[in-house]
Amino acid sequence: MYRVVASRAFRAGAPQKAFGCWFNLSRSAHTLPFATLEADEISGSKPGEVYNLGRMSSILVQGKWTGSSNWSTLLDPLNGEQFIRIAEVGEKEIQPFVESLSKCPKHGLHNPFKSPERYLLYGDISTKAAHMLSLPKVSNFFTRLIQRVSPKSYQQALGEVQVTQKFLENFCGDQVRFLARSFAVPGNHLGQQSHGYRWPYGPVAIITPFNFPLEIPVLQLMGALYMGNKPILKVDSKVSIVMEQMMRLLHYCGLPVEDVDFINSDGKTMNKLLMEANPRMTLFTGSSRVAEKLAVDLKGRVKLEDAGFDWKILGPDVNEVDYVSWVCDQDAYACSGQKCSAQSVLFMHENWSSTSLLSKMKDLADRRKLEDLTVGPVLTFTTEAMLEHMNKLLKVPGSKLLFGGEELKNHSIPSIYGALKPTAIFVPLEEILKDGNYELVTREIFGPFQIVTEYKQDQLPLVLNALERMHAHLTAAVVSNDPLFLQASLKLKKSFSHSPEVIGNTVNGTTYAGLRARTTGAPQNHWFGPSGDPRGAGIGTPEAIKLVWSSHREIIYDYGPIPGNWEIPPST
Ligand SMILES: N[C@@H](CCC=O)C(=O)O
Repeated sequence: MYRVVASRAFRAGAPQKAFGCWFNLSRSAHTLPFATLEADEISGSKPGEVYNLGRMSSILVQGKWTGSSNWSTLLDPLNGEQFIRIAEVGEKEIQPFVESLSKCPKHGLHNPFKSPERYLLYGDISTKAAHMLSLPKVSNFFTRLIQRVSPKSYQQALGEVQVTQKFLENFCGDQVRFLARSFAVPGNHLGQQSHGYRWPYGPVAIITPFNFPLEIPVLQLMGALYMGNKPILKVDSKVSIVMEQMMRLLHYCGLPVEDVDFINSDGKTMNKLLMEANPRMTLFTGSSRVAEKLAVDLKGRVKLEDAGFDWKILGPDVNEVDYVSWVCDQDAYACSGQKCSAQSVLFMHENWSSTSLLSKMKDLADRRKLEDLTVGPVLTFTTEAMLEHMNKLLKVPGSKLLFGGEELKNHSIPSIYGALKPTAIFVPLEEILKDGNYELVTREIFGPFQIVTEYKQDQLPLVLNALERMHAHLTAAVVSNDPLFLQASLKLKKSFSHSPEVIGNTVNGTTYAGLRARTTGAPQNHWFGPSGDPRGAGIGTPEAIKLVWSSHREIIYDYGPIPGNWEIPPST
C-alpha cells in the first residue's frame, strides 16, 4: 500500500519563500558515524530528482531494523511537497512486536536483584550519548532535523537538543543505579527488616507526540530503560525520523539492539498492538481524547501527560513590563504555540491595563516571521478551524481581537496544516465564567492563539473559580513578587471573600511563581507534568523517572532467630 498523508492533492509548486530561507539558514552537513541521512537533503524540491524523497523512516523489532509493506508519504509542512517516505506497520504485521514484548518478564530486563550491571551499562550509554550530543556537528544535525519536520526556530529546536543532552549528562556514571536506591526500616524483632525497592514493570509502551520530536521520546525512553523496562516506542509518524536517527546514535553508544522496539503505525494499529501485547504500563503524551480512550482500553495501566490549557496570572505588583511582555510572547507563540506548556490564557490584574503590556505584546508578536520559523505551520489545526474558533469567541459580548486573527501572508504551508499570525483575543472575565462560554473559551487551540482577560482587585476569587473548573492542570505561572499575593495573607483576606492565595488554591503540576514566572521552557531539571490526576506522568527529573517507570516493592526479611522460650500460642 502506498498513500499520501494528506487529504489534499500534492502540490509540486516552486520552492516558496519560507523554504528558500530554510536553505539560507542551512549549515553544511557532515557525515556522522551513526546517521543514515543528511538533515539538509530531505526535500522534494531539488530539480531533476524525481524520487528525491527523504530516506524512509524504519522500524526496529527484536534487534533488527526492518521495513514494512505499508508506506506513507509525508508532505513538507513548509511547502506541501512530498518529502519523507515512512514505513508503517499494518494491523497484520504486529505479531513480531507482540512477541518481542511478551519475551520480557514482568520483573524486567534488570532490577536490584537481577543483572545489576545493566544499571552501570546505562550510565555508560548516557555518558557517551551526552558527549555525542555535545558535539556541534551532532547537535546541529538534530536541530536541523527537528526544524525540518516540526518547524520551529533554530533556537527553539536547539533548546530541545540541549535539554536532551543535559538530561543524559544527569544520568552518567552511577546516577542510573542511584535511581534504584532502596531503603531499609528496622523490624519488630531481631532478624526482621523491611526493604523498599524500585521495581520495573517489564514490557512497557511509550507514545509521544509531534511537537518535541527528540526531547519527549528520549527522556521517557531512557527513564524506562534506566529502571529496567523493555519499551516499545511509537513517535508521531510526522516526526519519527528524528527519533529513528537518535535510536541509531544510542546503538552507536552501546544501547543493546534488543532493548527497545521502535514502531511507526497509525493509532488504530498501535491500539490493537497494545491490546494484544498487554504492556504492563503505557506512557502517553498527547491529546486528552486519546488519553482517555487508552485509559479505558488498557484498564488504567497508563500514565498520562495530556492537554494543557495553561494559564498565567499577572499579580497586582506591576514591574519590568518589557520583560514580562517578552515572556508572554515566548510562552504563547514560540514553536507557534505548539507546546503542551504554551500560555493559553492570560489573567491580567487591572494594574497592568494602564501599562504598555498589551501593545508591547503586539509589537513582539509582529516581529515573528515565517522566514526564520519564529512563527510557522500548525500541524494539528487548519487555518479555517482556528479562524472559526476565533469568530465564535468574538461573538461573546465584550470580546475583541487584540492582534493577529489573520492567515500568514506569502506562505506555501499546505492547507492540511494551519498558518495563522500570532493571535490574542480579549474576553471579559464575567463572560468567561458563564456556562457555554466557559467551554468555548477554554478549548485548547494547539497553535499561536491565546485568550487575554482582566480582573479587578476584588475579582481574584472569580479567577480562581475559572482555574478550578479546568480539566487539565499542566503548567501555570503566577507573575508576582508579592508573597502576600502568592500565598495567603491577613491583609488580603480582609479584601476577599475567601483566602485569595493563588498557589494554595490551584493544582498545576509545573507552576512557576515570581516576577520571572513562565509557562514554557521547562528544562530537564524541573519536574514537568500534570498534577491532580493519579494517572499524571512526569518527565525529566529523578522523581519523574521513579514515579513513571517503576513501582514500589517491599521485601521484608525475617530471618529469625525464633526466641528460645517460644511456644505455640492459643489460636487467634
Ligand atoms: N520542556 C517542554 C515540555 C516537554 C514536554 O513534555 C516545555 O517546557 O514546553
